[in-house]
Amino acid sequence: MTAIRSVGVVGCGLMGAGIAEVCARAGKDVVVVESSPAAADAGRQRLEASLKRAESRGKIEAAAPVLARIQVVEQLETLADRELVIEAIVEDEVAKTELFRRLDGILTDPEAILASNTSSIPIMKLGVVTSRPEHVLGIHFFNPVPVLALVELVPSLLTSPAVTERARAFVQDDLGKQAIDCQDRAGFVVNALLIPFILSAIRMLESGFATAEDIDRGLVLGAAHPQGPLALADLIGLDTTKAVAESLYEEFKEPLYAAPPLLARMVDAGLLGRKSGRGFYTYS
Ligand SMILES: CC(=O)CC(=O)SCCNC(=O)CCNC(=O)[C@H](O)C(C)(C)COP(=O)(O)OP(=O)(O)OC[C@H]1O[C@@H](n2cnc3c(N)ncnc32)[C@H](O)[C@@H]1OP(=O)(O)O
Repeated sequence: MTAIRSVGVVGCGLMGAGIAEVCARAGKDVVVVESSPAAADAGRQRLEASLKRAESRGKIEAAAPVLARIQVVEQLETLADRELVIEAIVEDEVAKTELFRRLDGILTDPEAILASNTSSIPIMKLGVVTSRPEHVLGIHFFNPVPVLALVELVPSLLTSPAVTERARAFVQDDLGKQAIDCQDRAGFVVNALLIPFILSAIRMLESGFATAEDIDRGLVLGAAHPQGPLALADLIGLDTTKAVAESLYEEFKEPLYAAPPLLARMVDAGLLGRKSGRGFYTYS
């Protein structure tokens, strides 16, 4: 099995930047693609801020050599020579299938792996729009990517077992993460459990049953969660939380996955959590 040295990441938002960072910290040569000059600049700043923080906390010796291994560009074609490309764009099936179709035409290495960091969109839907579904799988990281150890590995029915094993070696041996194996069902393991939990907390708040602070304090102090479900929704992003809930609802048609009106209205209002400065809490 050939080790993966060159990685492409599409999207440099919360997840894409985190994925690019952990790959570069593991010594990989990383190219990140963003859709506009403004988004590329924001992505570079995100990467710099995170790596400076890691440096100041003594997690890495120096940020500069890690940053030097990451190139942020705007042309998808720059990914042509990559051995692994990880997609981390918006959680939208149409956008992701269109991207996979384009990437399929761009990657030149017949053994290149095309991975998605989707939380909830079936991998099969992405695999079948390419000419190489056996090289397509889900590699799902958790936010904050540099901190959380888990990666969900999600082969579709058409993914070659050798490709899954190459991806496993990459995330475990190279990135130092721990992988769990998941079936190709919306939400995989973690979000199928976590999202209904967060939605229940939002319904509890919406019904006036308890305040946001008390709901979160309850779970932190009473169940030893690192943060409560509403603070966690703010961290994930309320738009992403809603998008994942919609994919789960679409797949299973279970009421527990239906996004509550409060979540929908907050997203309509642009209250997206930490990334927009306000969600269930306000951030300076
Ligand atoms: C929707 C999806 O598909 C997938 C998802 O991502 S679901 C979301 C999964 N994520 C979670 O469940 C997160 C749960 N929350 C946590 O783990 C913690 O609350 C947290 C790590 C976010 C913050 O932890 P905290 O103890 O409150 O804050 P803090 O003391 O600042 O951070 C703890 C450590 O994490 C690091 N850290 C926190 N946020 C970080 C970030 N964004 N980037 C890098 N490092 C970070 C800190 O540097 C610190 O490290 P040290 O202790 O080694 O110095």
